[in-house]
Amino acid sequence: MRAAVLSRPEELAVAEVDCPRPGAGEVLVEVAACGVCGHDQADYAGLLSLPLPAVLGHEIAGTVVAGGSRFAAGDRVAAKQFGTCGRCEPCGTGDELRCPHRAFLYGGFAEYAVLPESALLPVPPEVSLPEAAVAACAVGTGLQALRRVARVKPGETVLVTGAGGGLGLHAVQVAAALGARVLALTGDPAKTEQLTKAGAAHVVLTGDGVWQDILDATDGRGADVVLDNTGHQPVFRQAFRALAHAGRYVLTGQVSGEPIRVHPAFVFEKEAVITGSGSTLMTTFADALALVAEGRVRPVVTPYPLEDAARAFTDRITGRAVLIPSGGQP
Ligand SMILES: NC(=O)c1ccc[n+]([C@@H]2O[C@H](COP(=O)([O-])OP(=O)(O)OC[C@H]3O[C@@H](n4cnc5c(N)ncnc54)[C@H](O)[C@@H]3O)[C@@H](O)[C@H]2O)c1
Ligand SMILES: [Zn+2]
Ligand SMILES: [Zn+2]
Repeated sequence: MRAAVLSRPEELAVAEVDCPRPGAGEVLVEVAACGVCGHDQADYAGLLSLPLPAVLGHEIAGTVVAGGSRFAAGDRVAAKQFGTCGRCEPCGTGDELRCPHRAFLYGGFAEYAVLPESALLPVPPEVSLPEAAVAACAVGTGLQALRRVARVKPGETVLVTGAGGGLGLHAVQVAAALGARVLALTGDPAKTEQLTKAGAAHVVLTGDGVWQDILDATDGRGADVVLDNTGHQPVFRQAFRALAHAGRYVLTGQVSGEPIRVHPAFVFEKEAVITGSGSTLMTTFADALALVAEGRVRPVVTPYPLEDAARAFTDRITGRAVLIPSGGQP
């Protein structure tokens, strides 16, 4: 089969490789679409010490070809970012982020992928496979961060950073669907229209006066919740300053791979909660797919054939790039 193989950091090319074979609890899926995530970009840049060569890609949707006890050949399925054992206490109580056997998915940048059934959900007929591919990670990460971790209430103000990216643009839609008033922070003025269409009441452009712009847009109160998809110091400094008293600051991103710093006095004087949210529970994934099926979240995906995988990493698109291994349009 054909796969986009990362042989060295920033060296990605299509090659013929052996088609993987499913083991117990796994299925072989013909990949229809695979999202190119910020996590893949960190691997692409060599920031996460992934052993190479490797086939990246965990935002996978496609059609089951073989194997499996829960899914049959021909089923349309989408995956969340990791498989689990299904037998431990956390798995049994729907808190499978704590499963000790949790294993992150790879292999989506290929014509076929072996996927654990524990990571899969059936795709509703009204959802296309490229949309389903991004439901768990690009949509679900924001849903889980805002609903489970930040516990956003209708009417609260949510500031989304990295708002034009794959996580950000979908988090803007999710926050709006949860009834929040959404402020979107982006470095690119060209993304303003799409962010407004996604539900942002106010688009704030990156710069020195960001915190003041946010205070101005919130009658001086600041944002009740910041969803920081960048985890990048200059963004953090501005967005944290614009956090409301006793606000919740949720970190989901790490675009530069560098630590962030904060003066403790700023945290305690503000009574701020700084927290994080990683990955997606199956229950969140199901709700994210339902939001897409109901048209309350509309995935913004740009298709690339497998041959153009490297370009999907370097183009600065709004929303999510998805690789289409068959080369066709979704
Ligand atoms: N918490 C999780 O479960 C989870 C899930 C997926 C991705 N991530 C992480 O979240 C981050 C964003 O992922 P994504 O898929 O949205 O990536 P993306 O590339 O689609 O979007 C990143 C956004 O951040 C902006 N950005 C990049 N570098 C920046 C910088 N130095 N300063 C300000 N803005 C910058 C980009 O312009 C873009 O809008 C990545 O670090 C990724 O590893 C976390
Ligand atoms: Zn992802
Ligand atoms: Zn488990």
